[in-house]
Amino acid sequence: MHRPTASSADVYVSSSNGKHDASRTLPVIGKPSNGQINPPHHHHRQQHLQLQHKYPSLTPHLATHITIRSHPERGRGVFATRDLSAGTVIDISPVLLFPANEYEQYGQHTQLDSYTFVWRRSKEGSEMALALGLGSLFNHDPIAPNVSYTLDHSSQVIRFTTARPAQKGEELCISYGAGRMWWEASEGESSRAGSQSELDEDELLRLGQGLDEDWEADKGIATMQHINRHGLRNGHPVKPSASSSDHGRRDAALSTTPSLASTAQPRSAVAQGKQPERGRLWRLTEAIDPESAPLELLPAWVIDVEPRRTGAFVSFQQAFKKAVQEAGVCDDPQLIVRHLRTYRKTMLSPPAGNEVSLAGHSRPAEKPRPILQGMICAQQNMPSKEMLLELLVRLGASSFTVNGGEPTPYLVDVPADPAPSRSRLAEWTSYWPTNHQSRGNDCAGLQSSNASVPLIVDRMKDEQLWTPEALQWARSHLRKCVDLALEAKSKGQVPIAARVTLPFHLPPWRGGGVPRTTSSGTTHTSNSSSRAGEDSPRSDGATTCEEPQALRNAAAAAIAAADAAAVTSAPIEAAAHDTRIEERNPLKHAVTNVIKTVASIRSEREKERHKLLGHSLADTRTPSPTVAGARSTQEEAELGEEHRASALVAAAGDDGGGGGGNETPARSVSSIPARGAVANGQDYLLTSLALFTTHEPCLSCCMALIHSRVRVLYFLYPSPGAGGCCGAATGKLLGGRDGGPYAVHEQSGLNHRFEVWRWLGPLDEDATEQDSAKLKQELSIDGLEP
Ligand SMILES: C[S@@+](CC[C@H](N)C(=O)[O-])C[C@H]1O[C@@H](n2cnc3c(N)ncnc32)[C@H](O)[C@@H]1O
Repeated sequence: MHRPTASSADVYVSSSNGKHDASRTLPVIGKPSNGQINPPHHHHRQQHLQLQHKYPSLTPHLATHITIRSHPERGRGVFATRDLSAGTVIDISPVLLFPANEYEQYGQHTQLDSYTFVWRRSKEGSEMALALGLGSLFNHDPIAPNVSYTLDHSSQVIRFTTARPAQKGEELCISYGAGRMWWEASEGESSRAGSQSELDEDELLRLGQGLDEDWEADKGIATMQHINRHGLRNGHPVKPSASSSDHGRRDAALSTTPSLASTAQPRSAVAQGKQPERGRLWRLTEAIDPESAPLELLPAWVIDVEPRRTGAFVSFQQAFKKAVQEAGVCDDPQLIVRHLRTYRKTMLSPPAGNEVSLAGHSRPAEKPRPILQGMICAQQNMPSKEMLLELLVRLGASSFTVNGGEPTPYLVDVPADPAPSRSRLAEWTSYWPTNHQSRGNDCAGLQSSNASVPLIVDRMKDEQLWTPEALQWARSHLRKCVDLALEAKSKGQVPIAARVTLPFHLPPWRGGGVPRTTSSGTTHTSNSSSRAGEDSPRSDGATTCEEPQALRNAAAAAIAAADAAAVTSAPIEAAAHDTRIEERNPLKHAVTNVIKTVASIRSEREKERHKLLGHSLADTRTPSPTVAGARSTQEEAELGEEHRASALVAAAGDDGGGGGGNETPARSVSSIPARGAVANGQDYLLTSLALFTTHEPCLSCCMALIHSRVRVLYFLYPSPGAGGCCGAATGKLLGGRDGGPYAVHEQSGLNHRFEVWRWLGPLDEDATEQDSAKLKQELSIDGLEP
């Protein structure tokens, strides 16, 4: 267990041995507005000056029961000089407040960064604070801190009291929050995550419940559960609750642009202080990453409940639900707080006063008293406090209020969603005891077409996916698109281009040799081609998904079969640019043009193959369904190939070259009679292929991509107002806010989904910002549908 111990802490040691330099390197958590990452700051490479000095052994300015000592690992800390009982006031620290922008501009680049935290969040922005007194000297204990603290906003102090008895010599620690801390190296993460997951849920809940907060809105006293640095809890952004207005919680999604650089950086790179790749790809998806998903808060009404009258409170909840339904306020007031436990046990500190024990002037401190808070409902389900009070009185709240007194509901910030993973439960529970999402849907990437299940991505895996080779591959395809778009521009065309190729990241059963069961029941190991540099990053995600199993199996089987079919055929490479001006046809976009080019290539290949085999295409256009059931697997495969031929001919149009016909290729293909392999999606034009394009495709191109069953799309520039992949209208897609309004690739109800990745940063490795701006200007399609 990673816990400071009394014995190790009793030694006075200077920490200037250099050993700690690496672990104290501060993370580069820049919030630049230009989308660039801040360069590493000078001080990040320096050892903390403060930590190089042993603290003087005499601390006459302190109360007699505490002292300050230096610890080899943690630097200075606060220690007990005698046994202390629970509730002993250790310090009441005044705070120095300053605005968030001052922190962002200056503070975070200095050694004060390790001492700064968010004091208060409001609609106007965060206020930051630096604790004076002993407040900045408490070290962090991630498991069982023996000191809890309360922020008193009205008197601008933090009150530190022992949360349980502490022994003489014991270090007095607080909790800064769960998860990896900024001074911890990434290897530490796994070991600590491991130790945390050994705790059972009850223990985690106890940690969340017992050690921290009380909250008394009416007195203006709020508790800071754990010190947060610059709005990050455990390195994850915390979304402040929406204002007390009843709507818009979801609308207050992360502002991803231009702050994409700060919110969307892969956590590992940022936390390690590493300069992330200047150019990289970001998956556009609504799916959440359990490890970096922001903790979103919402205000909820709670009330103090007499501990022996919890039964009466439950009865009240039922009556309350009925009453609000009848009043037409909402259908189910408990619905959006369903992931929260009904009660929270917490300690209510005595009002701020002058009871701190100073040397020689000690007097007994008033002890915090335990209270039980009951969850009533989210504020958005009961915006009116008057109405709530009226209902509480009418429904006999005095049967459960403390000592049968007047009901006094108040607001607290609670997690808006369940904890995304067990490892982050303590973080959520520090606000209110919360359930966590089952890990059943833990997929890397999009594997489910079931829209009701929140999909999960692993951004860390995404980051690992993009090895330098993979990035180089993507960069080179995008560069070719750019060159073609510039060529189009020089010919007076709209500067948009697209390319189709095989994806770099083949699914695991193609490159990784994962055993799979064939339709005939035999198990084999795929030995088809794998690419240099491929690391099969999705192997575990693709196989750990548990729900809904039948759907996943069916989808995985279809994709596997489709991929296998595609990989056995020669790789397809095609490119096209926009021709709407030249052809005087507003639908001749680069994406539709390149789909048509693929149709043409496939058609030619099939014709050639059939010529060699001596087959007549005409004979295979409408195979008899009656004999299908009796065919062997090999015959089925043959038929599938024949069917593919008919599809491709239809797709390419009757001119044989794919250039004619009014029907779009994609429509032609999908209109082929669905049976056998065709019904499984094997024979669509872009099955298993990747498409690169300079610009986020428009809605109609996205639909064509769905029809074509494209596997993955990469684009360079968003298309504000017109694109089909950024989902800007809902703001739910992290990283897509400045693009088009729709997210067609994740649209529920459609029979195909595809991955979409957006290139961030400059395209060329050595490009300056001016180069990038110039290129963007060159390829500007402002006012045009992409
Ligand atoms: C608020 S200061 C605490 C006082 C600090 N030890 C000092 O001497 O100034 C936070 C810093 O203390 C160190 N620290 C706190 N808790 C620690 C722990 N459990 N392990 C290692 N270092 C810790 C880290 O360097 C961190 O940046």
